[in-house]
Amino acid sequence: MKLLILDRDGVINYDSDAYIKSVEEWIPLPGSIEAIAQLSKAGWTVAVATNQSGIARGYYDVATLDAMHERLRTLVAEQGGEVGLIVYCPHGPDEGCDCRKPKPGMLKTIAAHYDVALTNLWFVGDSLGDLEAAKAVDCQPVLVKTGKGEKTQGLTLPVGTLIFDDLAAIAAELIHN
Ligand SMILES: O=P(O)(O)OC[C@@H](O)[C@H]1O[C@@H](OP(=O)(O)O)[C@@H](O)[C@@H](O)[C@@H]1O
Ligand SMILES: [Mg+2]
Ligand SMILES: [Zn+2]
Repeated sequence: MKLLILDRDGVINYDSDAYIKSVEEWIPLPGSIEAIAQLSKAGWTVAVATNQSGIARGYYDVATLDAMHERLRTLVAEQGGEVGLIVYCPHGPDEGCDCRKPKPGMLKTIAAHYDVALTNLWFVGDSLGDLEAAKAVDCQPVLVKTGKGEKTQGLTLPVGTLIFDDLAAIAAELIHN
């Protein structure tokens, strides 16, 4: 199956150093909803793996996070597509969980859910931790320049990292090649 895994903040929607704390603050990046819908209509399953330490920090609750994801699903459905499994890590950086990126726990969860191998599966992110999580399980790390991506590009990236301007460019690449 054609499975693509996306980071959320900075890839699908605008990110903020103050966290995305409400549905009102959750604003899609230009072309991201259309890109997910086009991929979905082209036979791709689009899943999401997102760190949400704002839960552990008390900035917002699970109901609010679910409302953001319902918004994402609604917007993509309005374009004729659908969003697959959304997995999030609600933990803080000091809790030692297995799911917080750069650990690959969420990627493993998604691959197991769809019963597909992780090897060379594209994982698209804007932060170094996203790329490291991908590399840890032999996924293909893909950096977008949206969100924190421009800054991340200046760091030492995992060998073989692919770089695209945004999610729309990734959709064009995957659909037309
Ligand atoms: O990019 P994804 O994984 O979808 O989500 C990132 C968010 O959970 C937040 O992650 C935080 O990092 P810390 O969790 O505080 O280290 C900060 O980078 C925030 O700016 C950001 O909004
Ligand atoms: Mg991100
Ligand atoms: Zn976690």
